[in-house]
Parts: sequence; C-alpha cells; structure tokens
Amino acid sequence: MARSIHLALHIHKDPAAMAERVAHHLVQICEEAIEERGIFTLALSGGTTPIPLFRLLAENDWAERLPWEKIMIYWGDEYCVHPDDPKSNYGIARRELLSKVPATRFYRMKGEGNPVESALAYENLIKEHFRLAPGEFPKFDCILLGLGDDGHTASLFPGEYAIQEKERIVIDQYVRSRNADRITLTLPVLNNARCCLFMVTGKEKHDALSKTLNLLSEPELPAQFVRPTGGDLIWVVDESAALGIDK
Ligand SMILES: O=C1O[C@H](COP(=O)(O)O)[C@@H](O)[C@H](O)[C@H]1O
Repeated sequence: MARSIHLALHIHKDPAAMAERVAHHLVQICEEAIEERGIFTLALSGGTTPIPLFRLLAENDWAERLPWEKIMIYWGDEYCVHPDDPKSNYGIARRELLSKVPATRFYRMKGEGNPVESALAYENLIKEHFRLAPGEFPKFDCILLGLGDDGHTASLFPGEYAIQEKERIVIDQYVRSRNADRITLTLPVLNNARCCLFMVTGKEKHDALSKTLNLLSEPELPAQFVRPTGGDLIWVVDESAALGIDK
C-alpha cells in the first residue's frame, strides 16, 4: 500500500535564512504538540549545519517564544567522544544553545561511554520517557536531520548494518568510512516521527541531495529511506546545495 508522505522543500539563499525558516517551523510544531499532548519532543541533529539555527534560537526574541520547560530534547546521533571534544553533537548544542536558554529537559547520548552500553541506556531512557510497550517505537514530534555528501543521515551510513535495523530504537555502529564508533536512532524511529526536518547546505552535498529528493527512484542512500509514514518530511536547503533542483 502506498505510504502517505507530506513533503515540503524550501530553498533559501543562505544558512541564516534557512535558520529563520526552521525556527518558524519549530515554533509551530511546538505549539501544536503542546496543545495536543502538553510536551514537545524534539531530537536535534549533529554536525555543523544546525549551528546557525542553534544561535538563532538562543537569541532573546526566539528563546522567549519557546516554552523550554515543556520541551524534551534528545539527539538523533552522537560521536563516541567526550562532550568536551569539538566533534561531540551534544557539546555543540550545549555551547551554542543549551547553555544560553532555560532548557533543563535535555537527554544526551553518552558518547564517552562504552558504545554498546550507551546505545542500550539511551534506548531504555526513550522507552521509559515515551512509555513504550515492547516492540513499540517512539513518536517524536520532530527529528532534525542533516545530510552527508555520501548520503548518510544521523549515523546511518551507506553500506553499514545500522540502516537495516528493524527492531532496536538506538544502536551503536562502527563506521568503516570514518574509522569511528557512533550511536544513532534507527530508521524505524525516524520513520515513525510526526515530522523529520532536514537541513542541508553546501554544493558538496548537491549530488546526495538531488538523489535523495527523487522520491520516484528506489531508495539507495540512507537519507532516501527516511519517509515518515503519515508524517511530514520537510527539507530546508540552501541555494548552493539545491542548484538546479526544481521546487
Ligand atoms: O556525521 C554527521 O553528519 C551529518 C551532517 O553533518 P554536517 O557537519 O555536514 O552538518 C549530521 O547531520 C549528523 O548528525 C552527524 O553526526
């Protein structure tokens, strides 16, 4: 049976304009979630692309629009490093956003721990927070995602087993192309979200982006498998990544 996907593509001049657009989306999704369920569950993406968004949300007028005490913040993936390591996804969000706003309900993946144990601990935390029955997947209100030039998203990399995972919520993954361990939410979690919102910048991501946005082709790259069933799939990209892609 065909799956229903609500797809939107927004192309902006630069990362600052993208951040504005995403901030508007987040405020709207947050308001709806709180009205319907009393809390907003948000998973942050890693890497450098969301930094302008984090900085914008930390500015007074935006920070004041968000009810931080009702926002439960999680991560889509994490490098297996200490939070003080410059690569730490949590470390970036802490430095750029969380240290500047009154957010208290944030739950990081422990990158500095044993990857297997950290993944399991995060999975158990999610099961408890979302009160999941065995076999159920959490329904995040919004999962922010990025895209690598190889088509990876979160820490779901081409050719690695993590993309095949069907039962776990969080897994650890040794990524051969990076010679590094990662922890990641799995594809069933991404596809169960109410909204997956990708941010993509830079011409080096153009090929992966145009392939991923072709919903008619058989999925091949990890990001192409992100098609939330009955949820929204929003792409906010800059002109250099989108060059030649029609809206
Ligand atoms: O490995 C990762 O890469 C993607 C993209 O990172 P960026 O630095 O190009 O924005 C990111 O979304 C993912 O969370 C991260 O761990």
